[in-house]
Amino acid sequence: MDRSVPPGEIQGELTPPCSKSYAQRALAAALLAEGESTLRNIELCDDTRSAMRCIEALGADVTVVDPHTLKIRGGLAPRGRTLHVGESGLSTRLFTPIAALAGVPLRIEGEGTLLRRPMTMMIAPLRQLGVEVRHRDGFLPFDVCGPLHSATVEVDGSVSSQFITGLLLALPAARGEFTIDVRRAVSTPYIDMTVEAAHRFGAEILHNGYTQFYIEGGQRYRPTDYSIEGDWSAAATLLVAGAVAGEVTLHNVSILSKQADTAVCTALVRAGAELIHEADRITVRRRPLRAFEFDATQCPDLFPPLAALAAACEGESLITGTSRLAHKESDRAETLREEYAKVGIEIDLSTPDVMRIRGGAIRPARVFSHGDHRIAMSMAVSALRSSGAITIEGAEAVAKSYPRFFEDLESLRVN
Ligand SMILES: O=C(O)C1=C[C@@H](OP(=O)(O)O)[C@@H](O)[C@H](O)C1
Ligand SMILES: C=C(OP(=O)(O)O)C(=O)O
Repeated sequence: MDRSVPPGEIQGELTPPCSKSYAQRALAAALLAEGESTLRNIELCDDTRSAMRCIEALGADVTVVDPHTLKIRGGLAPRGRTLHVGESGLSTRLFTPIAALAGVPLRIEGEGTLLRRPMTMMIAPLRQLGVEVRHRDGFLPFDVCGPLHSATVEVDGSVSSQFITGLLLALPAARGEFTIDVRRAVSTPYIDMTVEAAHRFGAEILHNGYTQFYIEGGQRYRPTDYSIEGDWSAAATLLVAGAVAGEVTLHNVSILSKQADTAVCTALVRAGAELIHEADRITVRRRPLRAFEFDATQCPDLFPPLAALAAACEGESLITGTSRLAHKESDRAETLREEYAKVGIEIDLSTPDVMRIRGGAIRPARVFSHGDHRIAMSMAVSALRSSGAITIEGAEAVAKSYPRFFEDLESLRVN
């Protein structure tokens, strides 16, 4: 689907959708908790729908109470032999170890961009835990058959934190004692989110600076009444839109959240935007923007919105951590370079791990999302600053995390 976004000013207030990262963790924990949990402030996107399908396939009963509330009766008792994880990297790496808890053969199947994303990091640790694993050269589909046995496992954390999240949520419900030695943990705030979500459902995880985790098995997840936080990744995009094209106030996002993408506030302040934080709302106002430097290694989902911010700044911004981008929905550093070139913004990737973006005039063009929601949203924000409309091909990709994104952005338009 094409979506044409004209330039213009924005001003207004919005509530971003719930964090899909927390929603997927909460769905998994509610599956593992025997009894009825309530999830509030949930708003479905493709990735949370995938997680919901997975927990139903694994035995949970999900009742939609109203559009923002789910009741979940937990209990692991697989109903079929296949989990469909859609395009969600997190659902894949989260529900594979949980599937292995069940002790029956289960297949994990995905689609679209996910079929090109590496899953190799799961193979050796799962085998060390006694799981039978079959796979297609390290890519989906995966066939697993548990159960999980006591072990000390080594995990390569350098590509993604998501499989660590999967182990951390699965192992408290397994029998035995577990130590996970992690080499080169990345995206560590996402690990904090996992530990926090598990704790809310009554499971405890100990760790020592993300290098060694200790988990006692046989813990009982407790049914919980859990309200899902607003999403800082969506908030980051909307705040950048406000900083480059007017003013935006967001509700239900707390700066005290453990979400990785709260770090967007640092980048906005460095770029010269005005940021006002009051209780659970935050306002950003456009000011003259200057080039900024920022390390996004631990918050890789900020690259696309920060590219839109840098394109609107005077001078050359420098964002480090591009090595984290190769295995997202697209090779995001390369995709940003290719698509921003079409609108007249040069992105230089010649220095390893660094993205240099020279701000300047943005011109109308036809660009492509590469099936990547964050690329589509980044280009839409830059369109606000363009001298004419930018047409985004593959704009439907936003449904992965933020289905109402374009409607929300349009609702802020003042001219
Ligand atoms: O655990 C999570 O919810 C996520 C972790 C991050 O992935 P990596 O750990 O692969 O960087 C992030 O990019 C992704 O959007 C969501
Ligand atoms: C990378 C992302 O998600 P996932 O890895 O869960 O597919 C994302 O939402 O940007």
